[in-house]
Amino acid sequence: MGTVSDAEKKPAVIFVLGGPGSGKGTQCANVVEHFGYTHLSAGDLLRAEIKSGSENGMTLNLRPTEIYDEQGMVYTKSRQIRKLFFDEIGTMIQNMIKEGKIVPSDVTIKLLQKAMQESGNDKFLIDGFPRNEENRAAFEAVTEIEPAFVLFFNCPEEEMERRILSRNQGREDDNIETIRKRFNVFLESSLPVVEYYESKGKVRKVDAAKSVEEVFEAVKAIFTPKEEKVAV
Ligand SMILES: Nc1ncnc2c1ncn2[C@@H]1O[C@H](COP(=O)(O)OP(=O)(O)O)[C@@H](O)[C@H]1O
Ligand SMILES: Nc1ccn([C@@H]2O[C@H](COP(=O)(O)OP(=O)(O)O)[C@@H](O)[C@H]2O)c(=O)n1
Ligand SMILES: [Mg+2]
Repeated sequence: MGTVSDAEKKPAVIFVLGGPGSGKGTQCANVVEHFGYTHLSAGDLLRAEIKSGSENGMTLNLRPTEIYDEQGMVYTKSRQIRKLFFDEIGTMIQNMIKEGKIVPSDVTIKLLQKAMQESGNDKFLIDGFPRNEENRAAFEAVTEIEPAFVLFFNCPEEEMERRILSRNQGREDDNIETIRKRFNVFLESSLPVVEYYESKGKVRKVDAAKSVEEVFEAVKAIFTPKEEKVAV
């Protein structure tokens, strides 16, 4: 009695935040290789959802009873999705990404939960999420998971812009017009989330303007358990 079974144990979650182009995805790949985490990029999951939506209808299961009741999209002031047809969700995600806007957390959290369940792992790097207060509060309310810490990549805007413009991944939002919008969203909506976790002492900040190798040295130090750092 009173013990928590493995099935009930909450997974370990690290939020990986930083401006667009700060190197979140690059460093997450390194952490996966060295520390056995599963990397979940909210942006990648949303982009995959756009693709699957256009191929076989929507794979998300958003409140099906409401979806079949009425037609079209209805947003409340809090921007939660109330009613949306399956194939409209992909289009909505696509439009929002093109504008650099944050997709309502209903969608993103469902994608994250599904990916967590399917991974079979119990430790996750959640990259690019939470990107605003709505993301943060909804994730906490829905999953009851508190991040172990927040890994924050601090990088000057000019450097992030240079990196995005030479990223060459064919992303529709990697153009100068959308980049400017994303920077604004980052400053106005995402940095306050970092400040929230800073006030709880949970932010591990890394200078992300250095080379990939140098940044990973700093990241490694954060992930290496303290006892292993002591010379023997
Ligand atoms: N430390 C670094 N120095 C130079 N270029 C980098 C560095 N880290 C990542 N990059 C490159 O910058 C671009 C953006 O990196 P990415 O990991 O996709 O960032 P994010 O996920 O934060 O947008 C990629 O082309 C990547 O190869
Ligand atoms: N939590 C999130 C993460 C990304 N996104 C959307 O996906 C876009 C790309 O996110 P990303 O994390 O792949 O971008 P980068 O920071 O890696 O450049 C964002 O600009 C948002 O439009 C979102 O709506 N909500
Ligand atoms: Mg990324």
